[in-house]
Amino acid sequence: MVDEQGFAAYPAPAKLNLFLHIVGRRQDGYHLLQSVFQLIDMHDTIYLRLRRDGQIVHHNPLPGVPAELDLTVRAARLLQPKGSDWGVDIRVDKRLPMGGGVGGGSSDAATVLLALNQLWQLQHSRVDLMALGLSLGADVPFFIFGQNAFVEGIGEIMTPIETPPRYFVVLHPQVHVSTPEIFKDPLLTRNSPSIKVGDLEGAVTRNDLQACAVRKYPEIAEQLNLLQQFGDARMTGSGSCIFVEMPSQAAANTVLCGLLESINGFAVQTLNRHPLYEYAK
Ligand SMILES: C[C@](O)(CO)[C@H](O)COP(=O)(O)OP(=O)(O)OC[C@H]1O[C@@H](n2ccc(N)nc2=O)[C@H](O)[C@@H]1O
Ligand SMILES: Nc1ncnc2c1ncn2[C@@H]1O[C@H](COP(=O)(O)OP(=O)(O)OP(=O)(O)O)[C@@H](O)[C@H]1O
Repeated sequence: MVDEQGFAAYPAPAKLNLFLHIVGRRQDGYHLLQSVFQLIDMHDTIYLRLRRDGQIVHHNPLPGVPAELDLTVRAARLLQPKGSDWGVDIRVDKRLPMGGGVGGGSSDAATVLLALNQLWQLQHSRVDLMALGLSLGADVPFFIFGQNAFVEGIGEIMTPIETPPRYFVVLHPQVHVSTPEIFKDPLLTRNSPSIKVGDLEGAVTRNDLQACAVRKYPEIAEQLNLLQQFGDARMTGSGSCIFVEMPSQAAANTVLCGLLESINGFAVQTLNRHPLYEYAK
C-alpha cells in the first residue's frame, strides 16, 4: 500500500532468543553461539519511496543515530549497484526498543535489503542477501532467512525449526546494554556444551549473556525477579529486554495491566514466517 506521499510500508519484525548458549570464540574475537531465534509480531515499519537520481535519503533519523550510520541507509548503500540511478527515500516508524536484544536494527536492515531487492529489480538470491547482510550485523541473516531457526556460528548458520504458536510478555528495562561490553566480560561463560538440533526438545537451556547483564544492570535483575513469578523468565540477546511465556494473549495482557506504569512492556505472539518471506527466493 502506497500512502499519499508515495511511500510504501514494509514491516520489520522483532525476534526473541528463546535461549542463547556461547559455545566458543573465534580468532577474531567473535563468539560462537547456539540459539533458537523466534520471530514475534512486534515490529518497526520501514517506509520506502523509489528515486531515480541515485540518492539514498533518510527523512527521520533516530535520535543519536546519524543518517549515514543508520542500518537502513547502510543496507541500501550496500545493495545499490555502482553508478546506478536507483535511489530511495526512507522513513522509519521505530517501535522496537533500541539496544533491547530484539534485533530491531538488524531487522530494519533486513527489511530494506528484502524490499529494495524487489523495488530495484536486482534479483539477488536469499543466500546472497544473507551474506551481504552479515556485514551489517550478526542477526541480519536470520531476518532474511525469514523462518524460526536454530542458529549457530556467529549467527550465520541456520537450521529452520517448527515452533508452536506461543504468547509472551516482553519487558524493556530502561537501560541501554552495550553488546560488545557484555561479550567482553571476563566472567562470561564461553564453554557451554554444544547441542544438536535433534536434541532441542527437553534440553536444559539458558541465556549465557544474562548473568553478565544482570551483574552490570540492576534494573534488568529487578524486572527479571518480577517476571519470574509467572514462569521461566529470561533475557533475549544481550538484553536489556526480558520475556516470559504466557498461556494466551489475554493472560499476557492481564500481566501487563497489573504492572506499574513506569514499566515498559508488550504482549506478543509468535510468527511462523517473516512477513516479507516471499520477497526472496
Ligand atoms: C547476541 C545477539 O543479540 C543474538 O541475537 C546478536 O548476535 C548480537 O548481534 P548485533 O547486536 O547485531 O551485534 P553485532 O553488531 O553483530 O556485534 C556487536 C559486537 O558484539 C560482539 N559479538 C557479536 C556477535 C557474536 N556472535 N559474537 C560477538 O562477540 C562483537 O564484539 C561485536 O563487535
Ligand atoms: N535502524 C536502526 N534501528 C535501531 N538501531 C540502529 C539502527 N541503525 C543503527 N542503529 C544502532 O544500532 C544499535 C543497536 O540497535 P538494535 O536496536 O538493533 O539493538 P539490539 O536489539 O540489542 O540488537 P540485537 O538483538 O541484534 O543485539 C543502536 O543503539 C543504534 O546505535
